[in-house]
Amino acid sequence: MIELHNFSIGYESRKLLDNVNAAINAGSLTALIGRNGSGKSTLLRAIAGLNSKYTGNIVIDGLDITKINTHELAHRLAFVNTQRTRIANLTCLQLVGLGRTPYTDWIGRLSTKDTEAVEKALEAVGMQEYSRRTLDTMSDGECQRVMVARALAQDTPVILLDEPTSFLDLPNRYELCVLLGKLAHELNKCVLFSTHELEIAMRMCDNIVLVDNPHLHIMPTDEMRKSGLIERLFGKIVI
Ligand SMILES: Nc1ncnc2c1ncn2[C@@H]1O[C@H](COP(=O)(O)OP(=O)(O)OP(=O)(O)O)[C@@H](O)[C@H]1O
Repeated sequence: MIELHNFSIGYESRKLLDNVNAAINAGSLTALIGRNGSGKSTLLRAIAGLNSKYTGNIVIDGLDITKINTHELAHRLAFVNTQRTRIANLTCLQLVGLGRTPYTDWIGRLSTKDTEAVEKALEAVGMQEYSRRTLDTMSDGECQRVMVARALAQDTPVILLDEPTSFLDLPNRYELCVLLGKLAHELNKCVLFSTHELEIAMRMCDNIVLVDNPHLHIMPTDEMRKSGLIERLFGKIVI
């Protein structure tokens, strides 16, 4: 699980979150929502150990992330960001194989178990046919699914995803959320993803984390629906 203790973050000009205390549980699929520029990516990057300009504590599975090294963190947490990955000559198989880095020897040789994990991850996102394709020959949506496969191959108890559905068409968005839900419910993972798709968040997630600067509200989805907070931030919408 992810815990935030007395957590504050922002940039010189603006405090985004102030003195937040929150817990995001294992075994649940949680959507992170909020208006543009509210700080969703900033929060995810901090939890992933990529932005240390915060005060307070971030605790993953009982350990403060500042007390563990990047190798140990990579065993606990996988992060999928929205940046386009278009490395020429890198195949899907190689990219997803990078997810196994925390488990391989110093030259990154994949064992049979690693190769199986890579193949299983590609299959889970429906990209097994693309394993030999290079990323520069693929669409944004295809690349995004392969990036999710890399996180699956990493096989961590916590998975963070920054707008993982942004390049996907409607069926693929739902399919990805179903997959993330399965990972949370069947493998007891803590899955947190940011999204602007309120409908998907409200229909498919167990919990919602809402950035309401400088506060962070965390509630089961039903409770959030009834709270009136979403209407207050986003206006009257049907979800
Ligand atoms: N490196 C930075 N330096 C200064 N300000 C920044 C920096 N990165 C982001 N910001 C600002 O911090 C705020 C939060 O940005 P962030 O990208 O975390 O928001 P977000 O909720 O993910 O936005 P969106 O929904 O538009 O993707 C924004 O106002 C942004 O302009």
